[in-house]
Amino acid sequence: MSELAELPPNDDSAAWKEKLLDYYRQNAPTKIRMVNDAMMTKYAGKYDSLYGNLIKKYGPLGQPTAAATRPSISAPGGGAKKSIGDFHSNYVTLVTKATPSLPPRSYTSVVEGKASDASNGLETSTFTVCARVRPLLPPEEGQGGEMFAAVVAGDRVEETKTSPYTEQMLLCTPKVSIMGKPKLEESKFDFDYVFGADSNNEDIYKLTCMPLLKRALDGQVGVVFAYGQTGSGKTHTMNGIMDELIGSNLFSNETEVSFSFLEILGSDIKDCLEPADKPVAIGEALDGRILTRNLSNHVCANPEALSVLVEKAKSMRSTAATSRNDTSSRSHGCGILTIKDVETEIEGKLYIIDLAGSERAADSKNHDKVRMAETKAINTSLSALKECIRARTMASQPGNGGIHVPYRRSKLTLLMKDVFDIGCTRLCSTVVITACSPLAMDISHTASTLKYSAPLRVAMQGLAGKKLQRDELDPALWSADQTLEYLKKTHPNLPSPETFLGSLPGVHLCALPEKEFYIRTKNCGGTVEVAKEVYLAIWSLISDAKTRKRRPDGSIITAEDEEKERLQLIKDKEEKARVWAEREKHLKSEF
Ligand SMILES: Nc1ncnc2c1ncn2[C@@H]1O[C@H](COP(=O)(O)OP(=O)(O)OP(=O)(O)O)[C@@H](O)[C@H]1O
Repeated sequence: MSELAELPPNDDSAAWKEKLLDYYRQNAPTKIRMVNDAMMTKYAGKYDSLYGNLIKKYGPLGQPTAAATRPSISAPGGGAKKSIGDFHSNYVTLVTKATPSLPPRSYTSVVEGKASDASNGLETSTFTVCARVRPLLPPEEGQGGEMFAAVVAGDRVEETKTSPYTEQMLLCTPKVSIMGKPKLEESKFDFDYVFGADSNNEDIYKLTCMPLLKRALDGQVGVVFAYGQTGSGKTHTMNGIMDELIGSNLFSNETEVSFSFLEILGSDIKDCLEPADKPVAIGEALDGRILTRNLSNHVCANPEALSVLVEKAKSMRSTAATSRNDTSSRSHGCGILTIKDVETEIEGKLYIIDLAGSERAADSKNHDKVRMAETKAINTSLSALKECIRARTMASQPGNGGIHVPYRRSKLTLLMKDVFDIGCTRLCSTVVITACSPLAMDISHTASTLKYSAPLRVAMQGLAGKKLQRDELDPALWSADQTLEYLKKTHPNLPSPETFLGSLPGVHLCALPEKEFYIRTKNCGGTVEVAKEVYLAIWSLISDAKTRKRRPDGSIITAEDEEKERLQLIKDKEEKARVWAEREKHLKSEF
């Protein structure tokens, strides 16, 4: 109690830095380099809560707990594993040799490329799956043992059979041969983009988030989220993306930009920009729209106003000390940037989601009851998210449109309904960034994180090589002439379909943002109502094409086929009933 009474005021960052340095010096000297500018910024205004977390983890000042005095590099398992630490410098050399030197990328637009590939119809919700490995941090450098980088950016493969580009994350698992020599066991995981330890937030923003922002500016939906082990760099990446976003070309006279930030802790949802007594509620309206209650939405007139909000959101995130990260985010943080077209009132959205870190059972074994329940809630919602991505990517494949995507299972996935709902009437692009620790001591956790996330990308390529019957009713597969014919026949209220369409083929028409339908309709003398009618009609055809039933061989089951099957079933049933009635008659006559 007396110790807490002596604490400096929360707004005195310099005094707090001294206090924290002194605390780490006495209680956790090997981690003293964690007291840096990033920590001071992250905890601005709430240093006392950080201090409380540290006391829980490392004990009162001057009385370090076992967790604090335990060497930071443990060699789990003992035996053979212990000897890995003995070969530290050999492994560093081996990993350096295994690391390819990579030229600058000759391609830039994987996110956009995925969204415009229509070989099997327009993909309305696309996933670009990336991985980023963080560098060794100052407290980890020079520590010896298993504290060396064993996860690096691997080769880049251009134009494989299933994808134009593939980048690999290379895991170099240290082993000791039976002769007692150090060796590496290499495993590779394929991604759309892999960002190595030397990558910076600006590059990541340009390749992954800028195309999503374009989507949001067009009235569509973009989502970027970071997933991975605690301490692997998710918050660093997502905060970096938000900082880059502030400096981007967001503001104009034609748009109104607003920002909200919420955090999800288990079933509790909190507004980080205007904390209130009432919790935030997320629900679904009767027409399927997602509604939030008690969530403040702040209109920002310029980058400075957005910057103030982003800084506030960062400092309001709930954090706690985990065994791997003294400033771990223990909630899913979700920034929602809404960009409204002032004229048409169409809103595009960009979600920036920093997921709470996953922890292995071994890492969470020292948690108290509350922290244990929190870890369980985090893992439950992360697995709901994984399941939704898996189901949605499978549902993308022709013939699988009926697959159930359980997005109502968690508040996080409900909030992201547009991404998962196959009936959503606008294009969505999602970028998953899998954050990895580079450390050899984390290699098994990193492997399981990558083992999960890498196949999310492969799932989308599952159609490669499979021959499908072409769906003539899918507007994304129509030529320009077919599209024009459809417009003339089905939308007589559209004054000049030729002017409206130009010479766009179906896929380009389907990919047009809603406001472009308004502009084109206006240009050919039509009304807003007609624009809306055409837009919804096209999206209803897209959605029908996505949910069209197919046989396992890829052929389409038409409505007539279904009717024929239904009549045949009725006939078979009647025939069975007749046979049974006859048998019964026969039996009765025998007894
Ligand atoms: N690419 C990077 N370059 C430099 N430092 C980094 C990088 N990535 C992460 N860090 C540093 O590593 C530490 C842990 O990162 P961060 O808090 O982002 O992890 P996290 O995955 O969000 O963890 P948690 O899930 O526990 O919140 C921080 O001190 C952060 O500044």
